[in-house]
Amino acid sequence: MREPIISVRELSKRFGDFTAVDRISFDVARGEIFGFLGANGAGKTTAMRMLCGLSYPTSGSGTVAGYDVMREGERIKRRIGYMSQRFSLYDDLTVRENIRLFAGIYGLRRMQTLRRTVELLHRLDFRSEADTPVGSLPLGWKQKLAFSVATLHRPEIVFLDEPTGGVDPLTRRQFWEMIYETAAAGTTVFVTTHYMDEAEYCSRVSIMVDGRIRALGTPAELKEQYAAGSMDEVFRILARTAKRSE
Ligand SMILES: Nc1ncnc2c1ncn2[C@@H]1O[C@H](COP(=O)(O)OP(=O)(O)OP(=O)(O)O)[C@@H](O)[C@H]1O
Repeated sequence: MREPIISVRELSKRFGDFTAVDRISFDVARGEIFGFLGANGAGKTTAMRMLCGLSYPTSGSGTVAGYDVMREGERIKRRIGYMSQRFSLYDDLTVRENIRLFAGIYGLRRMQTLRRTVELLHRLDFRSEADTPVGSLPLGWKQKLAFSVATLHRPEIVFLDEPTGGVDPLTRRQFWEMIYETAAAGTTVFVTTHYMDEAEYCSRVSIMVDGRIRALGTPAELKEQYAAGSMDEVFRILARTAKRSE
């Protein structure tokens, strides 16, 4: 693998005597779309928050975008984009106001902000919604906007935590087209999902069970390894062994 953009070894997170993430190790190459799968409660969000510099690991080591996950969380935060499950958009601000707000947080200059706002409204076909409060947009539109805002500063990596939950397959497909475009433009995409059809769209996939990474490879490799016809089947074979349930 070329110089990985994410590289972690034996990374763990404990809450009291409960080990939410248990010694995970993997690398992600630049430009990959890396699918991070696992049943509810497997530890995906906890692991992703450590990679984003939002929470410090209890033990282990690793780097994200060249910075140390144990010591340089603040620096990592500035180099990445993050779309959380609840996203970070403000419902009572308009689409345009939300874009401006995040452009400010990411430190974009005025001209850059204006240019990227026009570009984004055009790309999303949101020109007539620019002055609509985000709270009144359909969920799928909010997700696309949240993704665009998370990549407004052209980060090296974008982390997406279940970005397509609760929308129809067509909207999910459109969302994945945006993911492909972003990856083609050079941003590495790290994404968690519950939808196994989406796992098939990833360059590589890891599957977490009870805090540990139990499988890792391209969708084709995993299907072969588990003699399964689909990623859904691979997932079910592994999830059957889980002890944790939410
Ligand atoms: N701050 C915390 N304190 C104690 N336990 C926690 C904390 N955060 C998460 N956990 C526990 O760690 C485990 C993993 O949670 P996590 O949210 O990472 O799972 P997940 O795989 O992202 O699940 P989901 O798909 O439901 O988001 C769960 O059992 C959860 O209850």
